[in-house]
Amino acid sequence: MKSHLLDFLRRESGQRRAPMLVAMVLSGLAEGLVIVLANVGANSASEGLTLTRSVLLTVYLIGLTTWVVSLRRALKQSFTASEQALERVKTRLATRLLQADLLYVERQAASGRFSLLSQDTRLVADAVMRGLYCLQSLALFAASSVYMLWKDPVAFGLVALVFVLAIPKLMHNYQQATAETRLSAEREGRFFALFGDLVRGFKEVKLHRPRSDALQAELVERARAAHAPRHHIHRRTVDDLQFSNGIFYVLLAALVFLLPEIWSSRGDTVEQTLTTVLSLMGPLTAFATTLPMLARAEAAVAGLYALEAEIDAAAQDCEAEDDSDPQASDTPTFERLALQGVSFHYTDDAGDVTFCSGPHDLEIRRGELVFIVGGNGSGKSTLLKLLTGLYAPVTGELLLDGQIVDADARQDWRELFSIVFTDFHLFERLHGLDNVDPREVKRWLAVMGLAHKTRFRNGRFTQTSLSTGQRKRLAFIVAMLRDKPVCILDEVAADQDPEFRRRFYRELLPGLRERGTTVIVVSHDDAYFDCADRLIRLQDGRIVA
Ligand SMILES: Nc1ncnc2c1ncn2[C@@H]1O[C@H](COP(=O)(O)OP(=O)(O)OP(=O)(O)O)[C@@H](O)[C@H]1O
Repeated sequence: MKSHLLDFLRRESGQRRAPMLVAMVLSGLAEGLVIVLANVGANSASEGLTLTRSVLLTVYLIGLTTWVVSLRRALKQSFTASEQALERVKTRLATRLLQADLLYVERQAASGRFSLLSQDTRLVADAVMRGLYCLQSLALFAASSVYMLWKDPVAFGLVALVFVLAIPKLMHNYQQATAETRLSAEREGRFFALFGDLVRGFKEVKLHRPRSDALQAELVERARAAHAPRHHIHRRTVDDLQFSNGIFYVLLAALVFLLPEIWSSRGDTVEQTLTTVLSLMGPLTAFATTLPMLARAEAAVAGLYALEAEIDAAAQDCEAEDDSDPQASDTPTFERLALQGVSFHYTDDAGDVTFCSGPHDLEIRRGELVFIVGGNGSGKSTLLKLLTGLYAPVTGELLLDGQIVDADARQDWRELFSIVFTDFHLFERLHGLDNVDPREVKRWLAVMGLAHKTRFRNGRFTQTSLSTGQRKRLAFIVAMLRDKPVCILDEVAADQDPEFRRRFYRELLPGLRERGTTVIVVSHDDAYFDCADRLIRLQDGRIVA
């Protein structure tokens, strides 16, 4: 049976696995030795042992010390190893995600799958620790069994037989629990996606009772679907516990009541057998109670690796782009940017095309102020994602001063642009702008009418909980601070008051053009179309003028 959890430890924690496992097994064996020695000590008089009690006590203390030291070592190592392993996986996921293509990230963000990451990683960290305890329990179980084999081979044979018969059932249940946990986790992702919708759309939901009721019904349904497999898992866990406890006590009854009846000479050994068999009970219960958690962690690791494989696949297409030298792209320049026969399409889950953008033939000259206009859904934002190299064209080429931009030069191409999307995101810090001049930020805050609303301190804005229009102005400032040759503004004026809108079109945009920035603006404000050097009109994904 393939264990994703063991695979995970082997792959991610490298060298540390062997000493950790040895220490854990040693601690189990040492604990077994301690229990056996206590038994031997208790019965030494009746058994007429030649070993003195002081020798027994010495070995007992050595066993006890070994147990404490090795357990402590194993737990410390396991903690470090699992944290290191998770840190590696998280780092890898984040790094690869940064290389993945935008379309993949847009789809995953909508599915709510990323929200399970934190839950899954915590589960794995806890399970590694519990799994090692399980291993220790097995070692303790083995030590007690060896003692039993020595003292009472008949009892040992009976115990072994029962376990050989019981283990396939427990392992079968374990595999079922792993599969059901994965199913439950996937459904939980759907629940959290809708829950996220509820939080983001809370205002709308709160206003409208039928909508709130319908949403609640769907949330309840998704929660029920996510928890249905868990009910099975818990029922099976209870069954397993009762089964393992049940067979244990049936075994005990057989050893204490039945066998001495059938085999009269066994009457003398009953007491010792009872003590030894009872010492098996602790590790057995620990094992049975840990199995469900291990099953959940197995499923979590499988989920993490599946997500990583997907991100990897999404990043592979963009791999060549990362060969570009980040230093070389500090001050990119150009005279003409062009799209030649560039097209792109969105598909649905069945792979059917839902919207086609292009083919586009378009040229932007340095220093131009260009407006992209067109109705809702005509493909303006999609064109911008193609123009900025965020979507890879299905056909056609990007041209920089007449030269084709290969995949390995696409990151350099992207460095040409700073952009404010309609669905912009304001990050906590100005990442990558460590040397920004605070006076420049202050000047922009004043220009944008935000000086009394927020300040720039220690690389971040002191207040970002602003009105929609103000947040957009802040996003505009961040784009300006990036100081790129091309500035793209997607409906930035849409949420602004008339006075600011006038300043935006009549003063800010011409000001940018005067300082040499190429400006591309998506706009529905036809009253200001005269500000543009050129209009690009889109309809149904095609440039029509
Ligand atoms: N990530 C996406 N996945 C699938 N389809 C998309 C995606 N983004 C946009 N679309 C679809 O592509 C079409 C063009 O969308 P786009 O956002 O480019 O239009 P737009 O002209 O910018 O619209 P608006 O003026 O409303 O912002 C729409 O039909 C939209 O449903």
